[in-house]
Amino acid sequence: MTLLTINGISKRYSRVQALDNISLDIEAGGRTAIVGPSGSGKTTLLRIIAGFEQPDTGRVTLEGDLLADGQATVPAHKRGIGIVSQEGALFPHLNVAENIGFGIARGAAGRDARIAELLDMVELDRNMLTRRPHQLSGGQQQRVALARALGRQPRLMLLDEPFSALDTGLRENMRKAVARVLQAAGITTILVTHDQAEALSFANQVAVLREGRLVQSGSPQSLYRQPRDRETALFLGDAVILPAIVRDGLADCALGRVAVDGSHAGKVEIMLRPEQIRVVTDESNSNYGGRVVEVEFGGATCTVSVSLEGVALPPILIKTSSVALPARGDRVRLDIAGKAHVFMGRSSG
Ligand SMILES: Nc1ncnc2c1ncn2[C@@H]1O[C@H](COP(=O)(O)OP(=O)(O)OP(=O)(O)O)[C@@H](O)[C@H]1O
Repeated sequence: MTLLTINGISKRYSRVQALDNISLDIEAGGRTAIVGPSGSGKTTLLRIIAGFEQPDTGRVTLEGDLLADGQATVPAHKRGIGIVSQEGALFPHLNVAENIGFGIARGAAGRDARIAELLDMVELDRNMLTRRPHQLSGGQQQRVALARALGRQPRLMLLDEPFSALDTGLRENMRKAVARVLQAAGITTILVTHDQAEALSFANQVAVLREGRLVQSGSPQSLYRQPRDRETALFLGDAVILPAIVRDGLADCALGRVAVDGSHAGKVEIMLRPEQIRVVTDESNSNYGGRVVEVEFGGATCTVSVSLEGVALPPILIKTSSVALPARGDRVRLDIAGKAHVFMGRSSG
């Protein structure tokens, strides 16, 4: 069931077309990540959903209620939408209990118990209730902000880069904790982030914006494996992109003959994710061998650069485990797992 419908939303700021005819459905109970490079319109879209901005044209509806249609708009505080931003935006002069209880009427029955329950939900210790925001770590502040937003029992939760100020380890833990809390509460969530790994791991729907347009939306798996174009492929992760000639589901390219998805034929560009390519140190019987020109040790995952023999292409970068790493100068064979993806557009090579 669709909870939120974004239909034909456009927004212009003087000379900048921040959003250009965006349509997107958000399923009830799901987690959607809106990703895109800086300036692609993510925050503008989120602010329009929240009610802090008005679209020039288009409609936003939540559970069938019209929130905005370019003329009328429901004010932000009447939308039943929670928002947690990067700064957390806690009230510095209020303690944790007062911050969490901000949206719960004073004197309401069971108010203290509800505050304690919300604190438990975000997995914070009860002894934090009397602390002020400056006495909390960044991650703890974010949890309090989430608890405060949950306290209002929103129909939809918006997360605006809430993890970006946290460092890597904490960020991952927070992402998992927040996903757990929201899932347990059954709250539909939209996360805005410029971090593609965060989007892919957090969401069950990813929407990619570029220059105000929705380039593609779908499951993380489908976007990662079948990106619409080269830019989307590279935005979502590392990719090996090669010119190829495709016929009958097979591509002839610099790596030899590779199985491809779709039913395209002719001159195209194909894409492989680096983890689909396995470097095999085996000199026997290979027409498409290469030579290792660089090995970059990276702990669990290492990068091996292989220069293909007889092909005027830059070296191919392959992610591989640190076990049995080849050495620089080794002659290797490249084995492909799964199918290469064919971009729908014409080949530029
Ligand atoms: N209030 C405003 N006035 C004028 N231009 C604006 C305003 N808000 C946003 N823009 C412009 O609209 C475009 C989209 O901005 P937006 O903040 O939505 O992008 P974003 O994808 O969230 O970027 P970032 O990841 O850097 O936050 C940008 O070109 C931005 O400069």
